[in-house]
Amino acid sequence: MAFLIASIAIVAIGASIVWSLATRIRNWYRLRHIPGPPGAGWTKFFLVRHQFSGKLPQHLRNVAQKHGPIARIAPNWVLVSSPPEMRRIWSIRSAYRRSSWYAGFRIDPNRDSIISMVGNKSHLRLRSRLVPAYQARGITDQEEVLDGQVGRFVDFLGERVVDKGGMDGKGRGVFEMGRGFSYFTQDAISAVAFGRSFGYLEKGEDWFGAIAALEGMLLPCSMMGLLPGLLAVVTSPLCKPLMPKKTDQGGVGRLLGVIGERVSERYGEKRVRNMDVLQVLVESGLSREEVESEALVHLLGGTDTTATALRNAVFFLSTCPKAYRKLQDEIDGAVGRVTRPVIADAECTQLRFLQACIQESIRCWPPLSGFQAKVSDVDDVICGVKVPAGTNIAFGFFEIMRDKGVFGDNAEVYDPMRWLEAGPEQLKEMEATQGLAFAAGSRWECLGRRLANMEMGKVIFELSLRFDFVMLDPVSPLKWEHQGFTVNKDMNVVITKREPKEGI
Ligand code: HEM
Repeated sequence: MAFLIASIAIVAIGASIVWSLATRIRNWYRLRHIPGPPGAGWTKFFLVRHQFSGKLPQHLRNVAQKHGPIARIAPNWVLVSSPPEMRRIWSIRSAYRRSSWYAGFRIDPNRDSIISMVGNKSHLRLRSRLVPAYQARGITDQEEVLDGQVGRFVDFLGERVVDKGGMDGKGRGVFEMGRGFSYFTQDAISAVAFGRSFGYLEKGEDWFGAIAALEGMLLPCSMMGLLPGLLAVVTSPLCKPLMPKKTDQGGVGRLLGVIGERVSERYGEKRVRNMDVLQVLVESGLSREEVESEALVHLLGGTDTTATALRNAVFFLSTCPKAYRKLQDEIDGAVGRVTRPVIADAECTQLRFLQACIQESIRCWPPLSGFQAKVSDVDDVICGVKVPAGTNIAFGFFEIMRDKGVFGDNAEVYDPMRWLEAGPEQLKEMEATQGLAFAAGSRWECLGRRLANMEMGKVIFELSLRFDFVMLDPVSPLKWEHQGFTVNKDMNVVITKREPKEGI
């Protein structure tokens, strides 16, 4: 009997080794004509190692520069860094859909949300339910709510400026702006979405511990997207007791608890009825569980993305005195004509240089720039190379956003002027390519783009009007870590009040 069991075990192990080898050889063979880093045809080691390091964009740029616009980065993965090809693959009529990489973003293991839904039809069905909430249909005072948070942020930074004559020796005047922008974006989204802000700016701290905890989850999520085996383990009943729960005292648990409470208020006999995003979701026909999931997506999708865009806008401006002066001139020139105490969105969109600064910093560093992998069920030809059905197509964000053919010979440089100087044809190309940072023109286009632009315009205007920002440590101005989203840390900034110009 023992002999029989041992024989079966040996045959089973042998068969699985043969099967695994055969699969590897088959996967290598399918894409053998596409060049890439050594070993990438056989294992995911290259991807996993660099994802783990948090510095993946640098490594993917190296790959694109060495191997060209299509490169193999793992057995079933290619990186595409050609703007026209990526626009075609992402276009609304393309046959591509999201790949299983998106499963890593299943916030609730029991159900998909808009950011993890893979099938094109099911995604479209859910998306059409969510559009009214993101377009703020029926919400009249969304901009007013946002203005309240912008005003609070200005006051918050006003308390942290360095007095004339230098720092006071107690650290006053130096502020970690990375955190500051997280507090602002979390407060802004919670106010707009749930009718009440979380109050981070008021307390001056991450008092849920949720921001740090959510940032800590980015690495496991991005790893699960790459390693389906890990995803299966984490989402198995075995790991269920380890998943954050609403009753937990840790950061994510408390955040889930607060969202759960806010959603509960909208149901039952004594229901609260606010005119906010949550209410539109509640009335959209989604189940209560779906409302809870989508409320969380709204919060997550809308905070570190916009915070990173804002951090980078301030950072890039601080590196480019010409742009900094030009922006402040435009802003100073607008005072007297624009709404006070917070500029109106419609007025912001008229300030061309302000808009150019925002576009340029998002181009130079797209805040959400993971693989965003797509697959097709039919073979395709990309950059003249045959790519078999089922191959993961990863987005070469950082190379595409620096494409000289689209953005000009100085594409490596932060230069907002390019958006004002380009001719109509080039501008069209630039906007279509840079728009991919929001998945513009695709079926997955960012639902929060309108709100994000509103936040960025208002914040950059109001901050640049009142303050000057200087990086405390020019040698190491900030730290960044990239796990699909970029998180900037240790962005220590010296904030000074600007001398008011005559007539302002
Ligand atoms: C600068 C800020 C932002 C950037 C760069 C950005 C970027 C993106 C990108 C690239 C996608 C496509 C993801 C994919 O399918 O692979 C996306 C989707 C999405 N974004 Fe944003 N986003 C920003 C702000 C926001 C805000 C403020 C919200 C919420 C209020 C938001 C909500 C969403 C949602 C719900 C989706 C999923 C859309 C769908 O699958 O149909 N985003 N965003």
